Order: sequence, then C-alpha cells, then structure tokens
Amino acid sequence: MSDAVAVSLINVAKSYQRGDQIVPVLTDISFDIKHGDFLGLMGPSGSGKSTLLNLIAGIDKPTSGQILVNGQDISTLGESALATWRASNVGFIFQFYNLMPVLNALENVELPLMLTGLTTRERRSHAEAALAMVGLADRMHHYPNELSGGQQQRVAIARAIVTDPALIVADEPTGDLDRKSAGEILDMLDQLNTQLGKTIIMVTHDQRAAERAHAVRHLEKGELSSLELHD
Ligand SMILES: Nc1ncnc2c1ncn2[C@@H]1O[C@H](COP(=O)(O)OP(=O)(O)OP(=O)(O)O)[C@@H](O)[C@H]1O
Repeated sequence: MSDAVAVSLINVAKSYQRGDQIVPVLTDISFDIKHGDFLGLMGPSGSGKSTLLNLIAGIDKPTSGQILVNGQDISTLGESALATWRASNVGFIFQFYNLMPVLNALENVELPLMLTGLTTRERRSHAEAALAMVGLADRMHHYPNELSGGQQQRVAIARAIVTDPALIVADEPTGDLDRKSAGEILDMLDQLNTQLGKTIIMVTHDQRAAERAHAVRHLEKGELSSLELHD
C-alpha cells in the first residue's frame, strides 16, 4: 500500500435548492483518502453520505470547495469531461445493483466499455474475465431476473471493475442482501482492495459491513468525524 493520496477533499460544501429554500447538506469537509485505502462512511439517514460519495465519484458537483482525485480537480470539469473522467476512473456499486434488465450479465458488464476504443472482441474478453473473477463464468448469459440478489451484485462488481478503475465507490452494497450473500460481497470487496489494490469507499448502515473497512468515518450534521482505524 502506498502513502500517496488518492482523493483529497478541501473545504467541500454542498447544499441543495428546494423551492426557494437552500438546504445545506455538507458544510465544510476536508480529508484525504490514500491509495489502497478501504474506507467506510457511516451516519444517520439523511446525513449526506450518498451526497458525499457522489461528489467524490464525480456524479454531482460541490457548491464550493475542491475535490482532487489522483491530483486532478474534478470540481472544475464540465458535464461531458466529467462523464469521460468517470468512465475510466471510477467503478460504481449500488444497493439495488442497477443492472439493465434487458441485457444479460455479459452485456451488462460490457456496457462501461462502450465508451472506450476497444473492439467488440476485446470488450467481450474483458467482460468475460471480469465475470470469471467474481465467480460467474457459468452465468454470463443469464438475465438479471434469472439471478439471485447476491449474483446480481456480483455482476455489478464485475461491471465496476471491467474498466480497471483505481477507485471503487459502493453505496450500501449489502443493503438488499441476506447475511450470507452480504458476506460474500464483502469478501469480494476485500479481495479487490488487497489483491488488486483498488481504493474503496463504501457507504453503509451495517455495522458488520463497516467492520470490513480498514477505517470508518461518521457523518453527522454536515460534518465528518475523525478516522476510526480498524485492526
Ligand atoms: N437532488 C436533491 N435535491 C434536494 N435535496 C436532496 C437531493 N439529494 C439529496 N438531498 C437531501 O440531502 C440530504 C442528504 O441526502 P443523502 O442521500 O446524501 O443522505 P444519506 O446519508 O445518504 O441518507 P440515507 O442513509 O437515507 O441514504 C437529505 O436531506 C436529502 O433529502
């Protein structure tokens, strides 16, 4: 694990406009995440965890402050530059998998590669390798509704890693799963972190999931707690 900083937030604030009201969600957040970290983000419902994750992943923009990912200030990028940046730098894992129901597992995993210059054959072989990595080599032609929740989340993990991004963001990745499937997904995230060196930021309500992260921060009333390190 290197000590280099992967993500740096500097005086980040985010508020939403609701009618003529401004609702502050994050007030003044500054912290660094090092390359190869596995960070858990916890906090009460509505505290802004998903908002913070979306800012780091370039899905949303801060109202003020800077967000540097691998030294690049993503808060200054325009919509289309940000979309291109996301496609090659961030893998996403969501609570409800967000797979396309009309595409099979292989086609779902191929989707993020559509924005790259790979040939059809290269896309296919990358997607097959990613599905094999999550143990679904024998389910590639299954549609999401033919897969269990845990299997769907594994397809989503394959989709998140197929572009080989350095950063993975996971928003409640075990929130819809039974305990056994949740454990398998957490094992997989752990492998991505320890074996492939991915930096992972995971929002979770689940104490058991949070314990798998190497460190946890709590978000409350727009502010972030100091780092709680796990053994
Ligand atoms: N697009 C939006 N427009 C207006 N308000 C929003 C928007 N997105 C989020 N909010 C508000 O910002 C606050 C934080 O939401 P966020 O989803 O980040 O919280 P959270 O901690 O992830 O919650 P949960 O644990 O329930 O998922 C909430 O009060 C929410 O209603």
